[in-house]
Amino acid sequence: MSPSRSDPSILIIGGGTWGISTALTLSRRGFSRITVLDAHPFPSPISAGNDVNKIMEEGAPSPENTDEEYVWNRLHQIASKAWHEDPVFAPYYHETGIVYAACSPEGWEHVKGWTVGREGEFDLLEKKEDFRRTMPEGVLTGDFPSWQGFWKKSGAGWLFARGALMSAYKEAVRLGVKFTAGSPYGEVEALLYRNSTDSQPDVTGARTADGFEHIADWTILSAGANADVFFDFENQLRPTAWTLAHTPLTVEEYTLYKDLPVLFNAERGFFIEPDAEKHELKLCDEHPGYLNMVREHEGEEERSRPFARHEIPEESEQRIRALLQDTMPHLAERAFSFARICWDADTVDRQFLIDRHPRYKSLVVAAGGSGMGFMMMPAVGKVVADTLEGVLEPRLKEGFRWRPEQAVGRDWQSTQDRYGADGKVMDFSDVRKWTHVG
Ligand SMILES: Cc1cc2nc3c(=O)[nH]c(=O)nc-3n(C[C@H](O)[C@H](O)[C@H](O)COP(=O)(O)OP(=O)(O)OC[C@H]3O[C@@H](n4cnc5c(N)ncnc54)[C@H](O)[C@@H]3O)c2cc1C
Repeated sequence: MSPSRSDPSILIIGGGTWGISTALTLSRRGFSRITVLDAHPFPSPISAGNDVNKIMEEGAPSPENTDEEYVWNRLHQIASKAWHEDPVFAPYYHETGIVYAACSPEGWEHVKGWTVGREGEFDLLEKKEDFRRTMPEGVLTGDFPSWQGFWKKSGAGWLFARGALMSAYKEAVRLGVKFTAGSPYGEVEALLYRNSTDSQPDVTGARTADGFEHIADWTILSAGANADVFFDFENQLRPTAWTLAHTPLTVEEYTLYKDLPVLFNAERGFFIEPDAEKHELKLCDEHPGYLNMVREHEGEEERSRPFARHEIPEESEQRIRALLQDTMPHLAERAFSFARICWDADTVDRQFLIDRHPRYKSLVVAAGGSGMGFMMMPAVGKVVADTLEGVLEPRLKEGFRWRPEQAVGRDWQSTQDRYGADGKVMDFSDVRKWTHVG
């Protein structure tokens, strides 16, 4: 924080997973002039974190870690502590364990890589009986054709995502954070710049769709996959969508399905136990993602642009049903009660992008969840607050730095170490049929 300003005004653009955690952390540190703008009422229907559940994996750095491993493991360590101990977050972590799996030799090599150096934490699963034993009898009735896997019984599980968002929101409001949510008052259309010749260019706030100019000492841009829409990230972000659907369970099924480990196949998809409110089982097919490449202005390069839709491509529905056929064929034909596409932003190295902008000194960017940003929610709040205060530990600062050099000539079609579907990044413009849900 600038020494002359003990309590600067802070504008947070996007009150989703990272924005809300940042608001909470800063308010806990005593900052009292925080405003969050969001285009939608809380919790935003387009927030990637507004979901029944998300996978959680614990971790901690070790002395042998490379810098890259250190950054990731240190983040895990900070987040794990919060999910266990912080009263705002702890009630939402269910440490039920996780089953990792793959079907092809290539996929299996990939999954085995996750166990290197900590083989003792995993039980090998080779036959369908091994997989079936990971859950109560009657849940996994499938044949698991060509599946191989590992079962990690502790230090992983799932998070009640929407519950954690609401909890952080309520605490932030209690501590005095102001929210302006919904269009037009909370919907940011543009950042505001100071460009006079006698001073350094800088960001001074944001303009919302009602024309209001929100001026602040600091601006934090945490608008998820949409951050790239109104600020030039120099190709560091690729808005990418994944797909999810819910299938309803009976009360008896719900009782049987309680406290299940997460089942994640890196090529087929995953599911987590049903949610307590609606008794629905969330299902995701695994794939390198969908883009929506559009050319917004003549002569410009095409960019992927997020849009909202409460349906999924029919091909995605088929993949989800194939996952069910392998694992729980008794559910494979059941109609879905909900479906949506869900956007996140991929960086080139899939490491988060959290830094003060090199040119606009009052702008902090916090984006690039890269499909793994929910479990790190409490840690990201701390990292963003440390970045704003200029006290972030050096190895994390280096890992999360503004790094456009990585994105020069970026291959938008890169799978970025993801498997599933046909092993290719897909585009919504090629989708001919969408599911009809409900
Ligand atoms: C299908 C799917 C499954 C996932 N599973 C997992 C998982 O199991 N575990 C895990 O750790 N991570 C998972 N992730 C990743 C995780 O959800 C994201 O990395 C994380 O939620 C990103 O947080 P965010 O704050 O950057 O974005 P968001 O949570 O999307 O927040 C962005 C916010 O910006 C707001 N906004 C957008 N435009 C504007 C505007 N113009 N003005 C004002 N506000 C605006 C939105 O309304 C939203 O509230 C998954 C992601 C997807 C898509």
